[in-house]
Amino acid sequence: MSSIFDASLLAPHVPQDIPENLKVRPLAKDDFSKGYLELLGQLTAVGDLDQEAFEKRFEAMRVSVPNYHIVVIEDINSQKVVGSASLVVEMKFIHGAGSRGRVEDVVVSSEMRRQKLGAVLLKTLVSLGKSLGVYKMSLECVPDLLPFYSQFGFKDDCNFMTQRFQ
Ligand SMILES: CC(=O)SCCNC(=O)CCNC(=O)[C@H](O)C(C)(C)COP(=O)(O)OP(=O)(O)OC[C@H]1O[C@@H](n2cnc3c(N)ncnc32)[C@H](O)[C@@H]1OP(=O)(O)O
Repeated sequence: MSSIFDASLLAPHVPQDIPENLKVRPLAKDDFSKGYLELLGQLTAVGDLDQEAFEKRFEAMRVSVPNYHIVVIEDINSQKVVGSASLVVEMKFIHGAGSRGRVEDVVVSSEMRRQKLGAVLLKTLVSLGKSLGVYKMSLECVPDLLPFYSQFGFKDDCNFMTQRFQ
């Protein structure tokens, strides 16, 4: 299968008012050749990942539970991935064996920013997360982005601690 998760699961959650040249869909295996890793490189260091390593990781994510709901926006004209965001669903014993949603790796290509593509990605993930029944969704971001995420229902309600090994 070439999609990281079932596209029919996504369809009802994608806003209708997006430009015709843009397609919102799950990450696909051939997005390696559509600039996906270069796009992620605008978010953080990606490292030296060749096509084989990309496809190996893609396959591991695709078959794993919880699922990696990686949503991308493709510009059909240029055949480039111009936006991406992930909803990772983490299973718990707490909350009645509930699941928590984590929003990760939100990025829009630099030349496409401030055109509401980030908003499309966040609206899609929040709607998808609700439909999957997560009891909460969370994300980590720099203070400058609090106004961006607050538009989609997120509230700044706790401290975030981290320890880096690489
Ligand atoms: C959980 C995480 O992944 S955190 C990491 C977030 N990603 C990054 O920092 C990577 C670099 N940045 C980006 O890729 C983009 O700037 C994003 C994803 C943060 C925003 O994407 P965009 O497509 O530009 O946002 P979009 O156009 O949908 O913005 C909608 C509104 O959000 C607000 N907004 C957007 N970006 C910002 C920002 N950087 N700071 C404050 N408010 C913002 C504005 O109100 C904007 O509306 P306006 O342009 O009419 O003022």
